[in-house]
Amino acid sequence: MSSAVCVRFITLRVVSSPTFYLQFQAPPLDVTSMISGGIHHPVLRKWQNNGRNLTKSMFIYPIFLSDDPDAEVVISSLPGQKRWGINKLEAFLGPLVKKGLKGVILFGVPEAMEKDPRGSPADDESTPVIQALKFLSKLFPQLMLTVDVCLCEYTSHGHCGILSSLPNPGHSNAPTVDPEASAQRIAEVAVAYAKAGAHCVAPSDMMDGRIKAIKLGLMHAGLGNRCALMSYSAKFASGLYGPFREAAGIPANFGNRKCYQLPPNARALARRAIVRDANEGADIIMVKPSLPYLDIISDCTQYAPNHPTACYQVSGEYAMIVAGAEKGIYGLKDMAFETTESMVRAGASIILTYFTPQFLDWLDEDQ
Ligand SMILES: NCc1[nH]cc(CCC(=O)O)c1CC(=O)O
Ligand SMILES: [Zn+2]
Ligand SMILES: [Zn+2]
Repeated sequence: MSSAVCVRFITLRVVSSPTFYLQFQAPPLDVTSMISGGIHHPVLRKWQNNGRNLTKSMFIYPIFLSDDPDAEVVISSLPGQKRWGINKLEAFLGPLVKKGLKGVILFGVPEAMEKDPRGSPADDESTPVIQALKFLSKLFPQLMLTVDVCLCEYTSHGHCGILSSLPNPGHSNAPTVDPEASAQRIAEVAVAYAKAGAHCVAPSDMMDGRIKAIKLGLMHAGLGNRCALMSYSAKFASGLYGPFREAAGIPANFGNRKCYQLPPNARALARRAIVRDANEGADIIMVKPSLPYLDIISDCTQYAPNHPTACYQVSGEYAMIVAGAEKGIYGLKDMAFETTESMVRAGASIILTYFTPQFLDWLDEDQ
């Protein structure tokens, strides 16, 4: 017996009240108050994840492809990321595939090709993503090839669709698009990518009706059962795409995208977009950006419960995390885990992130 208990015992004897004595002898312990017993060992901590661990196959790595076949160009706004030419892809991706890379998403960045209002370079036979799809599907047959489908890397005006010819008074900086012409054009581009070997097409344009147009296009081309459709369903007009726009060579003076991307506080509208795209034939629903939109990720599990939920940790989220780590605010690996685990907790089972190469190492280490 410790001396403290003895002292208390003696004191109680002196007071000599039987009820007081009993209270101390058998205090009303709340057993539910003690939870740290379940997390004192690293393995115990893993067991607290509700069966939802980060795994290598959850990660999709975004890759920027130049039309210069020998390019290996540093993207200054996106630390550690480069624009790659087709001749560099084998040396770049080979080691990652060996480490367990399961999926990439390709973005074309034509630098020499001539852009026009309908985004003609998007599905030109020589366009970098078509060239890369043909090459990569032979080189790494197990690697899941997703392609971002959008017109903004290919249009002269830098917008994601075909612009409306109708005037838009008072909204000169937020042009409207022609939804039907845009959906048709985007479907045409998506089918071209599927024909070139894409296992999944991921339209990021946010044009109304494009999911149905793409699904029908794939089916008419006989590719409906060979190409998945991942919809950027809840894509918000975010300040976090800045580094991407430099990476993808979007003209700086193109105005904003508020007339087709969702307003950040529009939760109900996001739910409508999720339900709509699920009903139009999407196979996977995506939320973008991720960290400020965890509630929307969670909504996907409720409003499209029969579809996997993906989320995109976008360029600005990545750059912010890297910058904070460089400032010593936190450790890079810790914050990469904390943010992506929050996405998994909210309901995501697929994560698009520029941290993918690091995760292939980190997931092999003791965390
Ligand atoms: N439609 C283009 C597109 N596809 C993916 C991203 C963002 C990716 C990132 O920021 O990492 C964007 C940017 C945008 O809409 O401005
Ligand atoms: Zn776009
Ligand atoms: Zn408007």
